[in-house]
Amino acid sequence: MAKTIIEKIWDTHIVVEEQGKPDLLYIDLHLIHEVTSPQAFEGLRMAGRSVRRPDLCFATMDHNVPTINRQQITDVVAKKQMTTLEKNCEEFGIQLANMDHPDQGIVHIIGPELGLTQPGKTIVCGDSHTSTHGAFGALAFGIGTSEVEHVLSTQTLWQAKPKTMEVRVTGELGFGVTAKDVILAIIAKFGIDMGTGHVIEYTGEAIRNMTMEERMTICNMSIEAGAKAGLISPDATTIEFLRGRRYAPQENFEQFAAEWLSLASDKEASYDTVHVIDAKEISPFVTWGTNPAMGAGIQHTIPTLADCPTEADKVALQQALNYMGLEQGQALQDIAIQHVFIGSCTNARLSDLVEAAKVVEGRQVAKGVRALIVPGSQTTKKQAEELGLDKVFLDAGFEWRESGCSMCLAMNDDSVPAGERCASTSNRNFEGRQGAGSRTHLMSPAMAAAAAIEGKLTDVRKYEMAFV
Ligand SMILES: CC(C)[C@H](C(=O)O)[C@@H](O)C(=O)O
Ligand code: SF4
Repeated sequence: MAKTIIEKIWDTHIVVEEQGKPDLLYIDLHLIHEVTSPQAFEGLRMAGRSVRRPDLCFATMDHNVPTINRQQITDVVAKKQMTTLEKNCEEFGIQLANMDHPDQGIVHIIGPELGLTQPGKTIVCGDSHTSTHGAFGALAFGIGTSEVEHVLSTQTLWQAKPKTMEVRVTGELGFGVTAKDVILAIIAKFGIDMGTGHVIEYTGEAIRNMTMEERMTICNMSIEAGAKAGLISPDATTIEFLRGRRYAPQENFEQFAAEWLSLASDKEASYDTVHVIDAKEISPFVTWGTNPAMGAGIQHTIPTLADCPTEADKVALQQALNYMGLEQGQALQDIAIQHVFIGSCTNARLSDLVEAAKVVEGRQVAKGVRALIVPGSQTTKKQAEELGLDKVFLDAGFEWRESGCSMCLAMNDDSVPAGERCASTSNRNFEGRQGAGSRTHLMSPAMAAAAAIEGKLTDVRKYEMAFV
């Protein structure tokens, strides 16, 4: 029977299967960070258990780490989480990229960068954006702390089989339109619960033409579409990205590559749900509200109460506008910003920084705007510096920081003050996400760079030269 990649990976990882009950799945890679692991390790210790496969675990510090003055951690909880992770990894024999390690970075950036993320793997992490790794054709999803403990001690996890969904992006992307715009447009069109109970497979010409970096941006936000996970069938782009990476197979690579390619969904495979979107209808996108579906193409205006089909929609719109300090019907390009954050596991890879730098080069950050570049990993930072990107950003008035989650969720000192507005390349615009009372507008790195230059939301397609 024809199968989707989701079914192929699921079926080959079942350890225990019983009619009407969740399946016990084998887990190939367990990624760990400092925030969601302390109680899990403590649980193991109290039960006198060990870690079953420390060699299939990899840990890093990302959420709490300072991006400037690395050694000065004032927050006691942050400091404790980091020292605890260090102690736990040492005690249980798990490889750790701590704050001073050259491999340190956001967990979802370093997995692919190091070649740990591979097609066909089941990958978990106590973090919702684990879906990022699905870009490689892996079944990757976030788990809770008690599940982290279960995986640590057994290398398996109980899981109910999800439904499958195809999200097909047909045609070619227009000028100035990026992967971030595509995923924001998908969520705006189909809603934040479109994916409930499903694993999404992204297909179609526009997805096939994307680089691995772009595919990661798409899969990263699957969780914002309510899905358990999101993935893309592997192809030649996937294989070439992995070739030569440190933890990718070195010997018999071609054999692995052939196996990986065979995981792609069968042509005749069917999905429980299918959504289609035409790339032509997508323009550079920004969010104006307090969830990732509250967004529109930059040329549009904020909806009005009269546009709302239901009473509940009216209430949600009014609440979002009150929090965001915006008016119904306001033009998106009239919204002034005070902060710019180019970073996060959605958009802090080298290609993201290159795209932003193309817009910024030779220009200046608008007066009164504070603009931060936070590379996703130390490796990305180093590569960017080799290309001279740090200089481009610093000359323009940006701050150039060390890697970490940073202002994506403001668990360190990088935050947006109450009532102020940030153009951000991250994935969540919830109330208080970037600091209490902060207001977030999600967009692509190029769009955030253009916002930094103009001090307001703007259409990056004006910066024509950036895309030649
Ligand atoms: C801290 C962690 C549990 C959280 C997540 O799971 O996503 C964080 O990474 C986020 O993006 O909100
Ligand atoms: S960068 Fe943001 S979304 Fe990604 S793992 Fe860190 S806090 Fe979560």
